[in-house]
Amino acid sequence: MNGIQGTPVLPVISLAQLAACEPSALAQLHEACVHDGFFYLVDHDLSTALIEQYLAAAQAFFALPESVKQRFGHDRQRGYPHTARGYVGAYGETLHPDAGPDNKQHLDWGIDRPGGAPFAGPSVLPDEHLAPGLNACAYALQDEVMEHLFPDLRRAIATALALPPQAFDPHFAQPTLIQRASYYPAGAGTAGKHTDNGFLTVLIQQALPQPSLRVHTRGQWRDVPCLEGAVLVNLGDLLQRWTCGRLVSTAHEVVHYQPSARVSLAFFIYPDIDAIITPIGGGPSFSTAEVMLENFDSIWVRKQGAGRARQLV
Ligand SMILES: O=C(O)CCC(=O)C(=O)O
Ligand SMILES: [Fe+2]
Repeated sequence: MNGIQGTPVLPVISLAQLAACEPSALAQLHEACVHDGFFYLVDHDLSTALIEQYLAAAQAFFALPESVKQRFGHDRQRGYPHTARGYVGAYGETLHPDAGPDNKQHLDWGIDRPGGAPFAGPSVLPDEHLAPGLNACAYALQDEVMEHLFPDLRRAIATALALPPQAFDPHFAQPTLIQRASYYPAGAGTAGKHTDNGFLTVLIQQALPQPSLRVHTRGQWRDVPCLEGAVLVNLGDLLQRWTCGRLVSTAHEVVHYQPSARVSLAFFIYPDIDAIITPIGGGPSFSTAEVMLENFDSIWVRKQGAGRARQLV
């Protein structure tokens, strides 16, 4: 569970302390965002029972026959881009081109909104009969992350940067979300090295005896075990760009050789789809839509991997 001499491999930061503006927690967050780009978050108030139910419901979905799961594949989605929602089978996604297609499956939700904007759905997902409890858990945890955890964390990041707490808020009136359950088969699961592309990611790993997630921080690859009661947070390329590189998005990968399958739950959070962002510190403005469409084009059309995959050593 821990690194050398019991020291966690990544910083462990309390969201309750951040929300209370405790200077030591804010200093820890600043250090983690500048140097690690990846940290454990505790005291986050997410429901443990809900997480367990969501993991179990996702496992049951992935155990369905492939032909059933393919009914929710990209070619069945009606939103734009159609790759933003639904099921992808083994070897369907390539997060790093040199590593080849990933041996994992995934199912993506989002925040569906009318109007036809990019990444706004609608989602074609398995119903209650096929996947009992799955959507109810997914959307209930989505609410907890998007209504509570993320706003508190976003304001803490602004505060840690010596900005007003609400500095990022105008661009998060209607945040954009890719919400993913991933399934890695026993003994052979992979996700190629990449960076996440958004503002930040909240990642929940199924508790297993050995780590499968590896993160490149402070010059070396580290195994990242589950820490009881903690979720992981990693910063994305969009936030790195927003802060002119002051905060770092961090490379990571999954190498899953354990004897049982592994499920993880991720929330890839982006600003409003129409946000035009001016980097703090200067430089040309950019939009959420252009960042996301470029990343999806790289993954699904050009097959060049996710985030800054091509630049990683
Ligand atoms: O499954 C995991 O632990 C991480 C997956 C990941 O990095 C991703 O899907 O972006
Ligand atoms: Fe990732």
